[in-house]
Amino acid sequence: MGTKCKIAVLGSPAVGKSALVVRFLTKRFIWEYDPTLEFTYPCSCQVDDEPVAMEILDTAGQVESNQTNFEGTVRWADAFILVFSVTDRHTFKQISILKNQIDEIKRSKNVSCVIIGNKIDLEHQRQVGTAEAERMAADCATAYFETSACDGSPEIDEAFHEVYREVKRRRYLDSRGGRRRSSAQQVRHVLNNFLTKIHT
Ligand SMILES: Nc1nc2c(ncn2[C@@H]2O[C@H](COP(=O)(O)OP(=O)(O)OP(=O)(O)O)[C@@H](O)[C@H]2O)c(=O)[nH]1
Repeated sequence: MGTKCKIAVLGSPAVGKSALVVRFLTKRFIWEYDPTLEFTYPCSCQVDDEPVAMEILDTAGQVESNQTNFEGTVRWADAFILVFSVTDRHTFKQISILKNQIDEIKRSKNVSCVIIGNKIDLEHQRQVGTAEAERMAADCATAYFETSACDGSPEIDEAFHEVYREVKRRRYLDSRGGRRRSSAQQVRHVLNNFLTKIHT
């Protein structure tokens, strides 16, 4: 069965979200999709020899324009893959806006997230350089991957695996935070008992 992890793939229309999800799931490239469709795919995979049960939500491109739907998607997901096309600067600019919206809805700056610059096979149409994208990803404190869903670069698997590792790291830190809180509560409890005994 494996550890569960819900991943939402977000980004502007036509950046290749569906193509990346399909490539990750089937290792194949399919040229055309219905842009209005939104699917959740179950997927069992191994990340660092650990079985993981992923649920991957491939959002329709206009999801951000439907605020209720968008908020529901963000609340649902444990992690996010934010996709832009290196051939379209406008889609790149949307990424930091999207990241801020996610942080606001999750009320956290520690959201598990990776960024993908897709369509690197169209090098002659490139509008966003690697260094510039890496700087933006560093500002968002996320890993950055460049991919071609068309050519099937190994970075596609790596991006899905890395976002799961992020989830795992955050869950570990949260559980340690939880334990710290409970041991602080224990100390308070012992102290209260002690003080009660002194005063009686
Ligand atoms: N050359 C090239 N074309 C790609 C790549 N990825 C996707 N495409 C093409 O780009 C177009 C959009 O791809 P989709 O996967 O439908 O993009 P999307 O982001 O899911 O689009 P929406 O569902 O509208 O949000 C399709 O014609 C794909 O064949 C890529 O890596 N390289």
